Amino acid sequence: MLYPVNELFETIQGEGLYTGVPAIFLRLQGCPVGCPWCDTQHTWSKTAENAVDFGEVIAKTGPDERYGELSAAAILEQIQHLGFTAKHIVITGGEPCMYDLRPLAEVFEPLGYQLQIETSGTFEVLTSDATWVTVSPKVDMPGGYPVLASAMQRANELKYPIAMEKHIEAFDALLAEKPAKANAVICLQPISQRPRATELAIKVCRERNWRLSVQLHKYLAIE
Ligand SMILES: C[S@@+](CC[C@H](N)C(=O)[O-])C[C@H]1O[C@@H](n2cnc3c(N)ncnc32)[C@H](O)[C@@H]1O
Ligand SMILES: Nc1nc2[nH]cc(C(=O)O)c2c(=O)[nH]1
Ligand code: SF4
Ligand SMILES: [Mg+2]
Repeated sequence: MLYPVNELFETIQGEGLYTGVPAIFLRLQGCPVGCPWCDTQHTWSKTAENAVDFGEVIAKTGPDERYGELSAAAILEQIQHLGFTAKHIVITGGEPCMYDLRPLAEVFEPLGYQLQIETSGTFEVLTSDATWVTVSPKVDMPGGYPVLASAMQRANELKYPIAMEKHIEAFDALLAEKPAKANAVICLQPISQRPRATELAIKVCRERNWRLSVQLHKYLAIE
């Protein structure tokens, strides 16, 4: 299994329950979902022309569509070669669940790494039981969501992006129709640091005892 790696870097997790935790980010290329406010649009298109040597991926100075194809073992080698010391690995994208992530868990978990997946819940989640799965549900996208119900059940954490009151209503409707696990952590994430979105998220989190996820890395201007 080869994974299309758009980025591999070490930083601080800026979102969700694990905010503040040093983490290695593995960003996979490809996403068909098309959220209009997506902050990683350079990961959407996966074309053969953009497949490059991994050296080019590591030398990137800004976001672009190039990716290198690496096996789980080769990703481990790169992480060791780069000298990353974090033991938490966030697999994101793009949409990482377009790919079978179990070979990554097989390589990394025996070495003591905690895996976390950031997914939209639009593809079946194929990973180990020990993986922390963060589902950021996408409900307004065309095409239906045949696997969203099972993703909601698998989610250790739900992280819902919001900007307006109608998004809270949509999230309530989703939770009623496709329930989450009883102990799932629920976070609201303001879209693009918009002040009104942040104000609304703070208000609703206080009312509901949900967590606020502000994309700390954007305030800190780090990766
Ligand atoms: C870029 S996505 C990649 C993983 C996966 N495709 C997903 O949507 O969960 C990572 C996280 O960023 C969130 N996100 C993307 N663009 C955002 C924005 N402009 N403001 C707030 N959150 C955003 C997504 O909802 C998701 O929780
Ligand atoms: N620091 C940092 N934290 C993040 N948490 C989720 C991210 C993502 O793009 O999925 C992300 C990211 O891009 N950077
Ligand atoms: S599902 Fe994730 S990567 Fe895909 S467009 Fe939406 S936010 Fe971006
Ligand atoms: Mg990001």
